[in-house]
Amino acid sequence: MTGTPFTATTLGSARIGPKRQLKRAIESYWAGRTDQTQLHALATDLRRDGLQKLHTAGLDSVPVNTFSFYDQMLDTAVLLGALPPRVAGIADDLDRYFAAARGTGRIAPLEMTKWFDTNYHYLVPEISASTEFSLNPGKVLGELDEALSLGIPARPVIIGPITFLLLSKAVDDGGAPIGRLDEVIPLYRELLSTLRSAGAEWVQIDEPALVTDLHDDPAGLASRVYGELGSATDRPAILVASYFGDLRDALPALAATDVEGIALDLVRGTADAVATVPTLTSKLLVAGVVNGRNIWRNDLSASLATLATLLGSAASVAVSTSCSTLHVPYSLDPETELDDTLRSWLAFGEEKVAEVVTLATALRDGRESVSTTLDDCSQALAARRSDPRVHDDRVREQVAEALRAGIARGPSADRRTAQNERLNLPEVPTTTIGSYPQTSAIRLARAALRKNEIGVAEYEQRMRDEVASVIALQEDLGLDVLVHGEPERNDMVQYFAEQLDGFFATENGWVQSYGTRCVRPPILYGDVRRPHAMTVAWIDYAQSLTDRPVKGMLTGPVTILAWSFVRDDQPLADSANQIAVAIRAETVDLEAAGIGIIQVDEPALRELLPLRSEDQAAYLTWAVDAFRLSTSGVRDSTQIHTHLCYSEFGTVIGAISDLDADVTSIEAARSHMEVLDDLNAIGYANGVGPGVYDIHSPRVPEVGEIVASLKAALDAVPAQRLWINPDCGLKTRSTDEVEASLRNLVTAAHMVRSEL
Ligand SMILES: CN1c2c(nc(N)[nH]c2=O)NC[C@@H]1CNc1ccc(C(=O)N[C@@H](CCC(=O)N[C@@H](CCC(=O)N[C@@H](CCC(=O)O)C(=O)O)C(=O)O)C(=O)O)cc1
Ligand SMILES: N[C@@H](CCS)C(=O)O
Ligand SMILES: [Zn+2]
Repeated sequence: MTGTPFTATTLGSARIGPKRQLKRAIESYWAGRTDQTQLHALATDLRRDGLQKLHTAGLDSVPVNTFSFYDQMLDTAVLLGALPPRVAGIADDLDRYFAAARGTGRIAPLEMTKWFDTNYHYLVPEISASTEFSLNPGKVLGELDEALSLGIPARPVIIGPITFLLLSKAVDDGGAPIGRLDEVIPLYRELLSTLRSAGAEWVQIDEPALVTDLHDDPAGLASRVYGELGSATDRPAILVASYFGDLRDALPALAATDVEGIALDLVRGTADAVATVPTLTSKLLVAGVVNGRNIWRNDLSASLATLATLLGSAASVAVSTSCSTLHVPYSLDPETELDDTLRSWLAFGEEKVAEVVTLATALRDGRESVSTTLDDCSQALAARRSDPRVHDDRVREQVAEALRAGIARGPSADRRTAQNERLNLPEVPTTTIGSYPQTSAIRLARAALRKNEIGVAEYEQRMRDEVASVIALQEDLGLDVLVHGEPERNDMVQYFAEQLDGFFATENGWVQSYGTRCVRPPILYGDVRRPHAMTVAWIDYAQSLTDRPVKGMLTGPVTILAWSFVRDDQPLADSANQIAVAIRAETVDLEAAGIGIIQVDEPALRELLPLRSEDQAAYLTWAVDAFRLSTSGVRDSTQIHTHLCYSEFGTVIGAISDLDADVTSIEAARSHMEVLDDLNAIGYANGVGPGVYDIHSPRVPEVGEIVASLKAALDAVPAQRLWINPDCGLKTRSTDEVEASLRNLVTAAHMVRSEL
């Protein structure tokens, strides 16, 4: 079980397919257009192509079991026999898996939340007192076998017991899942032995939870788990992979066990501690010097300098990406609209693997062996530093001027009075979060525009027709505050980035966000300017169709930043302020157009929260200030809404209050309104719209359940402050589901209102 050291690898890779083939195949299967044989055939082809690319590129250890039909945490729940009992009655393995992921008409799905501080979302396994763990290694064994039969030096990747249990949630008084380590460690031992018998020389066990404060003694957990797993004799060599930060005390703890390798994220973390841990001299150190989270070209000379500091401190050093390349697009090749200069600053998944191989070659054969690549890289990085598109003094002046004007609005009580007079809304008003179904007609129209099959005028007319039909639907349903439905937006971040100077929007830079859903994060490369209004014409048109108020709909600066590939040459706070000034100008233009309510979405406020608690306060200060900078340019009588979703809000609850929005709509359906008690506890006194049903499931909520949610909400919040809305936008749902769900929502609102 010593394991021959390898030299070049990546911790994982994307799986949705370079052209999102897996997305389309899974969605076809869900729609009943194809069967499992066709789905499995496509998946097998994709996996084979991916493995062969990594191997041919020069990696001498290739991760496997990184494929997933939905999510790697759900896969681990299957591996450990920890699917919730409510799906147990579904006989077919794949359908049971998808039922846990998405729910069915009868069955609620697992909760979904952010994977650490990324825009990837995992399904949260549920662990109860009655969970009986059992090993189901079919998937990992199948993928290992597939790779070995292709002659690929395969390294199975599994999520480790610490991370799996810390990210799971207790249900039915099950107690903290991490208390179940003694039950799962034997299964991991059994798995290791099985993998060894199946031909694995190395296995990678991912433990990103060790770089966080999710537990107060990660080092203790690391010693216990890897002491036990390391002591097994019948096993492959173990690589414990950390990523997204520094291991701190967990590094010496792991190094003191018998595991053969440790992977370190040397982009988010540093190499400083390595030399201070003598037991590392017997280990393979997998040095994550190539950033798996961002798209900038690696500074190869700097990486070589870092690698050089490690050489004497470990038995051997392998070069790697800092984490899986799941978080970046596949390849720069399909980006035909990129100019050569900008292209020369970038590296996507394939280019990052090439960087790893270059660095490993330099370590093995000396710098001279790759000197042309190193020179080319230095020139590109120098060009980026001095490019006039990156720095714009006018932008810096605008930010300074806006900050001088101050970021506070008038007292909230005064604002409430002015807004009540202006808007004259009923008690517990009903609204939605912004988007209505992005139908295939909408997407196909946009695709046709891209291919020049229709002109801008025709496209805009089709989108106006869509706005008109969404307004008519909302009037028919009897909603109080309407939205235009966002048909013209390909994505709530990309849409803005496409119109702002300083961003580049990719054509094909897809990254999985959850399940089959993908996003194309724009690239923020320079100072940000708003050359023209971005939303006013659409909102103005929607408002012209109705007497009810239409909410202006913007994405906030923190979320635009969080869902973009950001600059690494200035603090995030500076970029946030530049975006905030652009959004502020848009709010002012919307107000001038007569719009009385403007929503500035910040669903990613929690996402950027640093993983270590000591760094969190500084982040929350600049994030809250950026939001306030973006929303404080309007009069007191203009009502500012914000919306948050996709996270546990506990640690940011104070910051949510500090945003000082007049109304906050917040995901609450799946957490049973607990968030309202949390808001009360910190004295939040503005309007709040706890989501009364979960939009992630195709399930239509019944009137009775919405009434029950509303009554629970009214126990926590007085009617004067309560709003009624779904828990997120409706873009992923079908028109039928939306109409039925909202009809029930409005009926429930009327029932509750009549009892006030
Ligand atoms: C709110 N969420 C978002 C996050 N991050 C973002 N950047 N944006 C978000 O909205 N993070 C947290 C959550 C994650 N949730 C979602 C929800 C839904 C999606 C989603 O639906 N993604 C779409 C792609 C959206 C898009 O860019 N659409 C484009 C291109 C559409 C397309 O594929 N066109 C086809 C042709 C038409 C067709 O066949 O239908 C083509 O080009 O081939 C557009 O509308 O123009 C998805 O399909 O995955 C993501 C995150
Ligand atoms: N306004 C957006 C927010 C999603 S988080 C929408 O409704 O889709
Ligand atoms: Zn949302």
